[in-house]
Order: sequence, then C-alpha cells, then structure tokens
Amino acid sequence: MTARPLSAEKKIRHYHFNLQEVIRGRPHAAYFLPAIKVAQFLSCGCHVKILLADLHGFLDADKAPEEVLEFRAQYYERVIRALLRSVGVDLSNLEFVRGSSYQLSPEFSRDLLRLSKKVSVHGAVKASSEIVKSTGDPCMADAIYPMMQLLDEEYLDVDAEFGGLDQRKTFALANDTMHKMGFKTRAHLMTGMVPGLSGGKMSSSDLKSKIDLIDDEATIRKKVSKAVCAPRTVAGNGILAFIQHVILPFSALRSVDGKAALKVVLKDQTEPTTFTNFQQIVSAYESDVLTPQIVKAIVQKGLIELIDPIRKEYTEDEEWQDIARKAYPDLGATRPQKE
Ligand SMILES: N[C@@H](Cc1ccc(O)cc1)C(=O)O
Repeated sequence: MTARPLSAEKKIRHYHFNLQEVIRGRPHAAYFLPAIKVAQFLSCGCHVKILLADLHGFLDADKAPEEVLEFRAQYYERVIRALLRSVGVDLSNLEFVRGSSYQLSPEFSRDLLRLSKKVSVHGAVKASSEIVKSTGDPCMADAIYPMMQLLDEEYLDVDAEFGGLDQRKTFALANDTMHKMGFKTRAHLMTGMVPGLSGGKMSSSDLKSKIDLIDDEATIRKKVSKAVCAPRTVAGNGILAFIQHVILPFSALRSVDGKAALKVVLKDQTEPTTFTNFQQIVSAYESDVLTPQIVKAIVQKGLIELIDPIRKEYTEDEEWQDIARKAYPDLGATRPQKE
C-alpha cells in the first residue's frame, strides 16, 4: 500500500479502521510495523480507531492483571501517539477507544448473549486458539474473547478491521457470523507475522533482545548489533524484515512524491546507491554487496531516528513516567531501560 492520498471523492467517505491492541507486555520496536500501516491509512485519508482492548487483555490468561489495566491503557495510548508522531503523520483522524468504555454496557451484554446462541463452543474456542495463551483445558474466557472481538466491529462502527495474520480465525468467525446477528460483514486486513530483530517472532517478553521504545541510543546500537543476521540469507532475517516493513515505507511517508528511497554505501564503494524497493535490497543482500554490518547500521540509524523523539517525550513527562511505574510495577519503568 502506498502512502498516496485517496481521491477527494473517496476521502469524503471516511474509512474506519480498527487497530486493536491487547494490553499485554510493554510496547516495543515491533510496534513500528502496525504504526507504519496506521500512518499509511491516515495519510490516505482514512479515519482510524485504535481499540485499547483492556478487557481482552484481562481475559487472555491473565496477561494483564485487572489492577493495572487502566494504567496500561494510558501507557499504550501515550506510546502509540508518540510512535505515530515520530513517524510524522497528521493525527487528527485518529481516535483511541477503550474497550471497557462500551463492553460493559447492557446493550453489549445483551448482544453478547445473543451471539452466544449463534456460535458453537468449539467454533469460539477455535477462533481464539492462535491468540489467547492456551493453558491446556480452554476456559470460558477463551470463548468469550473472540465473541467480544466480533461485537467490537459493530460497536466501533468500523468498515474494516486491521490486525496480524494470527487474527485470521477470529476474522473467519466474523465472516461466518456477523450476518446472523443482522450486522454487516467487515473487510479484514492482515499483516504477516514478521520475524523479530533477533530472529523469531519479536516478543515483549524477551527483555534482552527487544528494543524498548524508550531505549537510549547506545542500548539500541548494542541490541541491533547483537541481532542474528546471517549473510546472504533473507528468510527469517529480522533486520531485513524491519527495513522492508518499517524503514522503506517510513521513507515513502516522509518523501514529497510518496516513493521510498534508501541511500546506502555498499561494500567496496564510495558513492551511495539508492534503493527504491525491497526486491533491490534482497538482490544486493543475496550477492553480499549489502552486508549484515551495513543493514544493521541502516536499522540502527532508523530506529534511533524513530525512537529519539519518543524517549525525549517520555523523559520530559513526569506524569507519563508515573503511569509507566503503575502499569509495569515489576519492570522498574521509571527510566529508559538499560540492559
Ligand atoms: N485479538 C487481538 C486483540 C483484539 C481484541 C479485541 C478486538 O475487537 C480486536 C482485537 C490481538 O490478539 O491482539
């Protein structure tokens, strides 16, 4: 998807997207991926609603204990705003909605009961199987979770829902079920699951390798330099994936003509080469003129550029730091994290 604005006629229709965030671990650098997508939606003239799914976070095998939900929601909202500001996009068409702000209403409860008569227990558990952390025997929460996610589309009044590929079973359930409730069936947009910077899925529980959005320059450099990045190998390479999904689209969002451009000095060269798409980068990497050292340096520079304004905002904002302490009491979240 390019960052080119939609035609004026389409703009008036105002698309709604819903980017969901379960309040799990602390947001980290992988969040730039959906942030870039949201930035692209916004720059195309869409109206974006970000659902801070606090009650879902609670339902999901105690990922977020009830007493921290409010603070995590506040922390997420600040981080995501700062993240999008750092990408440099106009936020006037962006809205945050707290799940608990409507999911506890009598109307929602009644719809949930209605929906429970239209979905089989097996179907509901299957729908959430790639999302909730299974603890063996599925509990009722695992079944309630996807049903609430379906109703969210209706209650948020969106035209489309955007999420990772891991949402596909819930999206399939929505396709099969929404019409049975007299609700319209929404479009579902999915991004692939991208390898993390250290290889494997980037996870907020992997504290050592994950790059926090308030890490300082030295820490970012160190973590990126430790990342696994096999020469000539593109598959499973988190550094290249980050260039593909964040650095290149970020450059496109920044440019006047909406086109990506990445200037790089290749091995044994003195003049920079400009890459305009990922395929060119893949070819250069496979032939080793673009080396692991060079691509790591690209990611270090890009991350520092993106994270710097977020960390500055955080360090200057005592209220935010206080929220962080309450949201993540175990992490000593007062200062930008060092290893
Ligand atoms: N299931 C989503 C979170 C979510 C919750 C409620 C929704 O309505 C949408 C999405 C996830 O795993 O991140």
